[in-house]
Amino acid sequence: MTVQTNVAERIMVALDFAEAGEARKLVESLKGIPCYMKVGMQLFYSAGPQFVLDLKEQGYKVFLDLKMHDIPNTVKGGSESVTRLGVDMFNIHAAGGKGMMEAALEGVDKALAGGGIANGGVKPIVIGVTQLTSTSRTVMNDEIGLAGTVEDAVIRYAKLALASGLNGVVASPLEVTQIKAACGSGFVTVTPGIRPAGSAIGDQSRVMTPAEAFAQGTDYVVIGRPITAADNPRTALEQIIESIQQ
Ligand SMILES: O=C(O)c1cc(=O)[nH]c(=O)n1[C@@H]1O[C@H](COP(=O)(O)O)[C@@H](O)[C@H]1O
Repeated sequence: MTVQTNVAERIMVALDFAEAGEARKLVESLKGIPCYMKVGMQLFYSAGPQFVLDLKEQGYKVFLDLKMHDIPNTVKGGSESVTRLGVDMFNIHAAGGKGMMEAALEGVDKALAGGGIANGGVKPIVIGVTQLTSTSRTVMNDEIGLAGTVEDAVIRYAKLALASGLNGVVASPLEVTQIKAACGSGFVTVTPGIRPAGSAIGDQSRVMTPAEAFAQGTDYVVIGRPITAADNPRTALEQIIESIQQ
């Protein structure tokens, strides 16, 4: 099939694997499709920075999803380290507050000023995690102890991320319209919780199909198991791209 580059580049494949070998096999099976690769904590904690450097070497854009959440000084240091790896995007929890988010950006600037960035000094897109897409209103209200609707909490976090100087947020596609209205169309939305029609929802709670998510105006969709756990991941990704193009 002909893959429209602009669609593929906005699909982030979540490489949630236990070790580098399995992840490499998946990357190999998708060769030639210019999708974004997302490395999360499972793979990063086992395969380490080298896996990220290898993906960059192969020409992929990389979203390093480590969801940092710590005291400002520690997040500043973490952000400096991941920026040095040359990642194109990384994320931190908006719940860490304005001081923590601002410190992350200071870490980025420090790394860029210091030079020696693995992919030539590209400034990474820094994204705030709002409410995880696995979080339902009941969990948010009764377990986490935040009152109100999930949408309200997401918008509050998005506004705080914007005020802190971040480039965008991770949220469910159900909240994209409101985020863009509150923070502007240029404020980047990255949306996991994507399930092609008929696929298992698993531990996600707030979901949409890939085509529906793009119809909301999202910038990027994050898709893991519907691709990585498919019998044929390449066919699964191609079908997703086709469903969006239609
Ligand atoms: O930051 C993320 O990428 C993220 C945030 C969020 O709220 N929900 C969420 O599912 N994710 C990630 O998106 C991916 C979704 O994977 P699947 O549920 O397998 O499609 C996983 O790697 C999650 O860690």
